[in-house]
Amino acid sequence: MLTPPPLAPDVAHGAPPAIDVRGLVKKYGSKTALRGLTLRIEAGSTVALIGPNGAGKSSFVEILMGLRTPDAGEVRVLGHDVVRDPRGHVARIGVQLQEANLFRLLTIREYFAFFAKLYPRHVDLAQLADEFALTDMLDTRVGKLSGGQKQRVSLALALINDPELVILDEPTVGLDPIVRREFWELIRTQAAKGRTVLFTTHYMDEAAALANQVLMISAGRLVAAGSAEQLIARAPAGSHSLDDAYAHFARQGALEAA
Ligand SMILES: Nc1ncnc2c1ncn2[C@@H]1O[C@H](COP(=O)(O)OP(=O)(O)OP(=O)(O)O)[C@@H](O)[C@H]1O
Repeated sequence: MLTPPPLAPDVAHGAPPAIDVRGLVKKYGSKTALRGLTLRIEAGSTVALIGPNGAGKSSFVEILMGLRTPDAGEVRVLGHDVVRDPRGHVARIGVQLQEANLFRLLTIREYFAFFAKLYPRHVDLAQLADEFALTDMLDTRVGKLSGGQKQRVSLALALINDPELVILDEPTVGLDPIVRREFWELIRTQAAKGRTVLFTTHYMDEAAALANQVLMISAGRLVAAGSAEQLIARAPAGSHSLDDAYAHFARQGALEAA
């Protein structure tokens, strides 16, 4: 198993949590997507949010982003009360939504300029292009890019405001194994800069390789939290991988919810 990076120094010094959620409930009509979710994410950590389809991961991250209103519970992101003021923290977070739904006709340069204007401050755009190996294609329309290049653009856009917290929703879906690993390096670089990174994934190798904390949600509840090694150790004997541990906790979560 690849070893994830150690926690950033801030964590060791007891900085306030990047995300603090208590008793979070989200309903869609008669369907309850989140059932009293309680969790805490330390500043400077890289966290994988895993769980079966329909577990509530997207509902949770959309509440963190201020895009959905919870029915009950407390949500603090970077110390900001998101329930009381859903948009007051957006200049401090970066978001990469699923499968980079970018408008095909804009060039990367136009995208950068557009996103930069949305924020009170932004990073140096030439440096950003350089960091993501996009300098040579700044005038290329996004519709002409490969899947991996599009994902690099969408991650770069998520970082344009120099965010303290980056939220990535299934960032490597559809990427080939080599491009996926290159993308992991870009994520690791962000973590090394001290940013808190929260990503959802269905790939257990990705969670194990990148995250120093893995949070597993099943049927709207937190069913497991810890490092990949801790989750594997907590699963029954014979579990040797995060895939095995995932299967165990998913079964347990489904039983508890029934
Ligand atoms: N807008 C909506 N209206 C009605 N039900 C919804 C809505 N959004 C989500 N749900 C339901 O809430 C539950 C949680 O969905 P959510 O998308 O948060 O799960 P998820 O863990 O992100 O799933 P996936 O891994 O498939 O993306 C599911 O049962 C889903 O059908």
